[in-house]
Amino acid sequence: MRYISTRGEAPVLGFSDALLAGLARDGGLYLPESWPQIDAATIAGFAGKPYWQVAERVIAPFLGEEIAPKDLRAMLQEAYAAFAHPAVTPLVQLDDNLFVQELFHGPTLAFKDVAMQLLGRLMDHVLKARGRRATIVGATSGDTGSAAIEAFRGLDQVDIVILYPHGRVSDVQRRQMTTVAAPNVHAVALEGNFDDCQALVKAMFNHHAFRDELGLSGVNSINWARIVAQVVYYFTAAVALGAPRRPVSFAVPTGNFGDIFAGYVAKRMGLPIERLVIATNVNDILARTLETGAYEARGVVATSAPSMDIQVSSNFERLLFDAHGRDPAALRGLMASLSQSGRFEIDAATLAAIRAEFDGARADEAEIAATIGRTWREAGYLLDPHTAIGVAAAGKTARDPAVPTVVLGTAHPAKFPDAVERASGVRPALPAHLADLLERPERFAVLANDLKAVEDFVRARSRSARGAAA
Ligand SMILES: Cc1ncc(COP(=O)(O)O)c(C=O)c1O
Ligand SMILES: N[C@@H](CCOP(=O)(O)O)C(=O)O
Repeated sequence: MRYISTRGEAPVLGFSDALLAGLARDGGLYLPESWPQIDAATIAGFAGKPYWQVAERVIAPFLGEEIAPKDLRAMLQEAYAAFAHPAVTPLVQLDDNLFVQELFHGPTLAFKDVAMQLLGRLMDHVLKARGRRATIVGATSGDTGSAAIEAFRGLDQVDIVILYPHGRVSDVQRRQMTTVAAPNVHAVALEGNFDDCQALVKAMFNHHAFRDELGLSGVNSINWARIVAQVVYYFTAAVALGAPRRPVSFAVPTGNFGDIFAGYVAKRMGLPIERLVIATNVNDILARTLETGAYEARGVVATSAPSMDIQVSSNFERLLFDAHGRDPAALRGLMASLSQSGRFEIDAATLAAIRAEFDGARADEAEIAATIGRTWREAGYLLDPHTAIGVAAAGKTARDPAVPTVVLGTAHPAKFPDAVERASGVRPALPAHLADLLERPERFAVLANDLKAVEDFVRARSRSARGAAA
């Protein structure tokens, strides 16, 4: 399997190089040259299989010959053995045809663990095989950072620096990043919002001398391996509800468009997905784009679902590339317009192709709280604010009552206890392994939204840079 950049001007890479590269050198995002297919009989055979086995079948075609099958199997078994539920990503029924797929049974209580537990093992494996080190830089609105820190802490080959928006993540999210004592972990509170953090990460990747000096790698969903690992749970959920015989729809709380793009990939591979619902909070650039065809960034507003306080949605570029007939020149034009004027217009044919598969809906703060309260009262189930946006969006967009809708349950309610308590009257408790989180000492740096300041910080903490200088 070979990987091409959405902008068409970066080297074509195999899986391991795409894994280490993160962002393509032309500023684009890698995706496979073609979509592997899984036939209906194979999909039907997933029923009742352990999660790691489904993952093995779904992920293997993306790896080509580069990772030995026995190594992939060992990594998958180890990654998912650490989850607190035997089904790894279980389904919970809320009403006749509405389900939540709980993706938060990993160590940091958000869906990011599902991919990050595998990504950490894959990177470690490839770096060791090559005798290389890496400096990982990542941007987080709260969950990617803690999942990445958990997956990479203590690894010899890796230093990891995570930028989060100062004062804009929940206390639990911040402490999951700032209380980890491992010397290779560095949490940075950036004076800015998530989009600023993500722009700085991309700027470091686009500064090729810096990128090469430090051996930069990325763990955000700009990294193709993140998306691949997230494709798996679409298969397990759909099969549990009758696929391939019966189609299923998904409502996905969306920010950077990685999780829902994984659903699009599952569909391209042959999974019968009826609709993919883009669920947003008031930072609704994606819902607006679907309505109007204009992708137009506005200021980011802080909400009770802070992980989705995002306006520049990286992975939308992957969808645009595919929906645009995989024309890199067109993508370069759109992205140039975005960086020059903060907006671009999607042509009518591309917009129609996107609308044929996706719906969009947003939930404001009152709707998020009302959904949490109602679901608690009526179903006895406690939603976190992000998952509540998915439930609200599913309610606004449901089409065929015979098709079940799965809302991706992206975070545990205990990560956002204040918002959940305000809306439901119930304060969710952290699980035992995090029970003393609020008492642990914190360690973080505060940095200005300034590329030079951030690069200096990263260089000073990168053992790759010291190695290069020695
Ligand atoms: C809890 C939670 N829900 C939803 C999202 C949105 O996911 P994505 O960025 O893949 O669209 C995020 C952040 O990415 C998140 O942390
Ligand atoms: N919501 C995310 C934002 C980063 O998204 P990613 O999937 O691109 O890593 C977070 O919690 O950090």
